[in-house]
Amino acid sequence: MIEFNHIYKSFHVGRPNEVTALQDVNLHIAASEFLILVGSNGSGKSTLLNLIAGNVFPTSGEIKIAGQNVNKLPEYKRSQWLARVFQNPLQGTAPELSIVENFRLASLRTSPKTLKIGLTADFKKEISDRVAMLGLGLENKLQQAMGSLSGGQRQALSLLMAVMADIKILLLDEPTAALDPRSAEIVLKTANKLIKDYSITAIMITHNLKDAHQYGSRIIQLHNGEIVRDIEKDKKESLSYADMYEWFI
Ligand SMILES: Nc1ncnc2c1ncn2[C@@H]1O[C@H](COP(=O)(O)OP(=O)(O)OP(=O)(O)O)[C@@H](O)[C@H]1O
Repeated sequence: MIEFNHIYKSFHVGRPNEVTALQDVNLHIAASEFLILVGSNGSGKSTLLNLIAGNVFPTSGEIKIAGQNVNKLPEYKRSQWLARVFQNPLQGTAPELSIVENFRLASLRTSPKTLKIGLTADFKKEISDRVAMLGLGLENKLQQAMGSLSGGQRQALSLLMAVMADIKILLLDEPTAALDPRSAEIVLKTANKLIKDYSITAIMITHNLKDAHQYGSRIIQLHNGEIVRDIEKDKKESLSYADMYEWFI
């Protein structure tokens, strides 16, 4: 689904402050894989996600998505099949609009420009049914402003909006870093369920090793811009939390 072939990414090339964020990264991520990305600060995790999202381009090497070379494909074109959920629950939703209006905006984002999606009874019913499946009781608050919800509730809805827009790739950039433990758990359980139910290829950056241990089908550790560990499903299942902690010592 996603292929990195000999990817290098440097910033400020040729200047005294040149920095190499990724070097010779080779990575194949299969469709429906849920990849967890760990690594110390500055190891290149966000750069890897940014390269997939298309808001930075590789210095050299080739990135393919679904077999197509996307080296130069701009971010707005990728947003038809890719969504990203950020640390800050305020990012990516319109706080002054209601929950249902936010879902309408999200549907418009990936629909053909000519298609008008109104707030019809059918649309509201569909949103209500899907929101009910989150199990957070938010289906009774669809007219409430997004900004009045808790960070965890908003992140869970952001995830649902992303997957309902028929995306193929979901990028989770420390989605629970700003949340309390209970809300973080709700959001990750929601993400896990949606990724499975909608067969999405997902990549999540986390600094939380418990979450890295509990979620995902594969785990990769970056260090100084290189992949230093790549642990597939079977081995990941037998990995202990203590083993992972050792990686950072
Ligand atoms: N837009 C940019 N301009 C210049 N340097 C950058 C840019 N983006 C990233 N870098 C540099 O590339 C390196 C890798 O950064 P990156 O943000 O990918 O690391 P990270 O693993 O996500 O770190 P963190 O865990 O702190 O978020 C760092 O040295 C960083 O300063």
